[in-house]
Amino acid sequence: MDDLPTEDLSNRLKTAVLVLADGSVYHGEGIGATGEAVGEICFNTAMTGYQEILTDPSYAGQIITFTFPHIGNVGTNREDMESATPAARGFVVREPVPAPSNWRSEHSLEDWAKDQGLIGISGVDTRRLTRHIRAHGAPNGVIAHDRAGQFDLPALVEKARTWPGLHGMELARDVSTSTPYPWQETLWQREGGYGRLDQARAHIVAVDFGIKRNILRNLASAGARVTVVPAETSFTEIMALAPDAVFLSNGPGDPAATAGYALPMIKDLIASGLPVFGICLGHQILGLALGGRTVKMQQGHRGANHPVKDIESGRVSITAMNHGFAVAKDNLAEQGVAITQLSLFDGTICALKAKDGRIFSVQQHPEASPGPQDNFDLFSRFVDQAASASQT
Ligand SMILES: NC(=O)CC[C@H](N)C(=O)O
Repeated sequence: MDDLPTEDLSNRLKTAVLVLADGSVYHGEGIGATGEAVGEICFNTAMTGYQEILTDPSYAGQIITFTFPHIGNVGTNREDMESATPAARGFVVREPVPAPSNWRSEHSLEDWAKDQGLIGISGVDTRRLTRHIRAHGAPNGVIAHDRAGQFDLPALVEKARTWPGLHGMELARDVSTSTPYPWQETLWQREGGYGRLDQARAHIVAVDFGIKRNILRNLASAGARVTVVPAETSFTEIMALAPDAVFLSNGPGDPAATAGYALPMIKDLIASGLPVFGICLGHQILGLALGGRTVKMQQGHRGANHPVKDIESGRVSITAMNHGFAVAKDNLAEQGVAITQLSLFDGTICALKAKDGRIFSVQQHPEASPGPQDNFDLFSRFVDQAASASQT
């Protein structure tokens, strides 16, 4: 482990452990459901929006370490769910969960997590854990929560060691919808909450690899009627719905694994002449379909303040991110694909464009939830394209 001083947390209850595959053990206090959860330990630096993060389906297979210490302070509610159930396998926090204080709160994080079958651990030196991830990459690990504090540590280490890891793992099918459904809910507003689209100017088919609801709300607020379809929908089935444009969603796992079945559909879409927009996993699979390659990152990008530079305009926007894979730079130019945005943190690819902008994608999450709304305009740009495609 890193050579850092650790705080004495021994006065806390020891009802949970976080065990990493390298054998290191963090003791703490259990939150929510009891039992064991195995996954990749990543970290997210956002200071708000823990409920949206925990319910973002892209986190399937992962245990989230929150670097912000006060997690649970605004409670939870029914409105801030990004999917029907949390996809993350568990979460790690520094401070004990406090009593919620917010006018929108309905349940404490503790009660909500119990209800959702989600396991958490508090009292962990999250700064130390984060530095470990930064230095050595995201490890596999197990959280165990037992009210009697009985843990078989060697068995937990073994469980972490034998978990295959996210590299090569297909998870989109697990979190995707099983049947198509329509979406018309628009963005939340202080007065009136969520709204409803009444006059659509385009029809978009959204392929659900683990879609966040705020993406759908942004599309609806920009004037699109949306039909959400399962991850394994074929090109022919999509075309039977007569879309004006097709959206490829965010989602969990290794994009190369999901590309295993989604590539033929996306290649046909590219050839079809329809506008196509991809976010995060959708961006990565689009990159693969355009002839690129994806790689696993050392620590990934997860937070709400990631600066991204648009190469053409020079404009810098602050973005929400959540990804552990990225499109590699090597061979895109030969395929006629332009890199349009770069991360100002590490220079990785943040956006792609092909076919004169008819096909475009971003690595960040322009829908925020949580995070800055600097890139909300991407949704109206896409719906504009869809609307003009529908008139021709
Ligand atoms: N948010 C996402 O769509 C994540 C994409 C992919 N699973 C990654 O970790 O890079």
